Amino acid sequence: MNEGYKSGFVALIGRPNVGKSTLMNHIIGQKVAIMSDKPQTTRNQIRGVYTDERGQIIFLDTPGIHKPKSKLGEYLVKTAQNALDEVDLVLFLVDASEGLGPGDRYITEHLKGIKTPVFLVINKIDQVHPDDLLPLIDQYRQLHDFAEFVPISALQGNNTSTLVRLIFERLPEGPAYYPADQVTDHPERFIVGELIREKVLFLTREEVPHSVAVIVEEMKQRENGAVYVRATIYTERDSQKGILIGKRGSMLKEVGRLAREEIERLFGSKVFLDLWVKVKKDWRNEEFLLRQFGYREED
Ligand SMILES: Nc1nc2c(ncn2[C@@H]2O[C@H](COP(=O)(O)OP(=O)(O)OP(=O)(O)O)[C@@H](O)[C@H]2O)c(=O)[nH]1
Repeated sequence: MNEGYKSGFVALIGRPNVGKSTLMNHIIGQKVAIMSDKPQTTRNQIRGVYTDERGQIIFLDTPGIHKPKSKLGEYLVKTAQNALDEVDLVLFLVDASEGLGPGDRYITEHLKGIKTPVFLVINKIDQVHPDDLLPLIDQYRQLHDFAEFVPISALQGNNTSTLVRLIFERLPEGPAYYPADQVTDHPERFIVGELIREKVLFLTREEVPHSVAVIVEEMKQRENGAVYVRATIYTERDSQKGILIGKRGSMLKEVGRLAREEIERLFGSKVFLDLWVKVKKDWRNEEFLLRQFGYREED
């Protein structure tokens, strides 16, 4: 470990539409904020990984902090709350143009029990008059003992580098959890893998579990400018492999089509996607794969 190198996990919370994805895209500079409409994507909470010479910040999504409508919802909120206690820092993103509403109040109630420092990140400051900012901060101050107040515009990039600096100040010394080349020189591999995984989850619904993993084995640009991507989807069971391939390969074809379209948008060039499905029993127990997938030991 380098002397002074910082690393840690930062949870990103906030009501829908406050600009979480925009902020991620701005900090990391890639389309990394991958959505899944499935609330239980707990294993895959990573929104993005930012690495520079100061260290590594792993941004996590905390789905489920919203008013629960069911028992399952309650459980998810509880899980989300526990998750907040396990990270190094929480960023609570709010929308300056909307002011303090019931949604934000609800979220701050869930911050009460946690010991993790929380930054109040006030986004969309490009939409409000500077004079309105201090009164707004004062309102939020009544609700929680925030560690910092950071006004930003994720869209225009105002003050986002200050935010990153403040985050590093709070992170402990630690190693790079993810290979630096995965997120700096070749961030695309990680993102492309996540895009494919997203399509698998989307199309197979409940039939293929979230434990499915995707490894991008090869990615290169051909002379005509098109990008060739070869990726393997690992499942845990033969039955899941069958579902993923589908009748005469129809499911895999559809996964490939949707993923390819998205990757083409990401790269702005034509993409050839070569998809394979393999069964890797208990891949979660195999250290070699874990390292490839970039998980920490305790996961
Ligand atoms: N004016 C302005 N608009 C912003 C800013 N940040 C985000 N937006 C806009 O707000 C809308 C929502 O942004 P997203 O980044 O998708 O919000 P989100 O929090 O990721 O939304 P969910 O993923 O649905 O929770 C988009 O139209 C953005 O362009 C900002 O700093 N200023």
